Amino acid sequence: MQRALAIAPSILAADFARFGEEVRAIDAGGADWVHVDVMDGHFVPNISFGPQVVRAIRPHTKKVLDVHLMIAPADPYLAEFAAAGADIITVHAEAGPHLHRSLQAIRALGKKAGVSLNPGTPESAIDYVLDLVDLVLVMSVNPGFGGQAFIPSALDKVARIKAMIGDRPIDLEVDGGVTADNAGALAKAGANALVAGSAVFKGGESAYAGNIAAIRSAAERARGELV
Ligand SMILES: O=C(CO)[C@H](O)[C@H](O)COP(=O)(O)O
Ligand SMILES: [Fe+2]
Repeated sequence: MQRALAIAPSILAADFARFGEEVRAIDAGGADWVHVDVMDGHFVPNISFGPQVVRAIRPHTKKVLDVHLMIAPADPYLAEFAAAGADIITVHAEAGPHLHRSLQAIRALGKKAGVSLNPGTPESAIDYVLDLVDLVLVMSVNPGFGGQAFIPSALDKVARIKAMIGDRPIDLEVDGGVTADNAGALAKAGANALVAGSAVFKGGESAYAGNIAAIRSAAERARGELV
């Protein structure tokens, strides 16, 4: 049984001065989840936004808020992101020495726990936490910026992690350089959640629904859900 497909536009590519409207536009355009990239200028070489932005966008959508924390340390901020309205909170395996504890803390807050791997991190980093995670996020760019080119080795990594997951109820998400052109290969490799920033927020608001639909139909075709 395949896990439900989720297209997750990243608001890192939205107009920051109009977050409310942008979130409503992708919601109306068919997004399944809203992906929120939190960057600290320390774990990654860029600063984006914090829990106040999660709190501010929460009333604009009932969709899943998929919060990707690119911060170190993450643990001191987990409760704040949970209270702000995050549904999934993902930490990086590279962000601290106590990944297991971070994942336990997210679940103790009643949220879904995600773990993310940078392109240079082997999948063995999550061998001993699979029973504590609801989502594995494979980075297909080095985190920190939107609009980068997809790193092809992520495809093999997705397939290997899919095999590791087996029949556990874990979403397998890919983030970075995802487009309608590679969505099919990613879905075939086992990814069921696809993050896309630039590929969704291109062409202005009237293009968002079509951009999301293009990624979705490429993935559905690869999953055998479209003929
Ligand atoms: O986590 C991220 C970057 O660190 C973003 O989610 C990602 O880059 C999405 O943007 P794009 O689809 O434009 O690559
Ligand atoms: Fe992200």
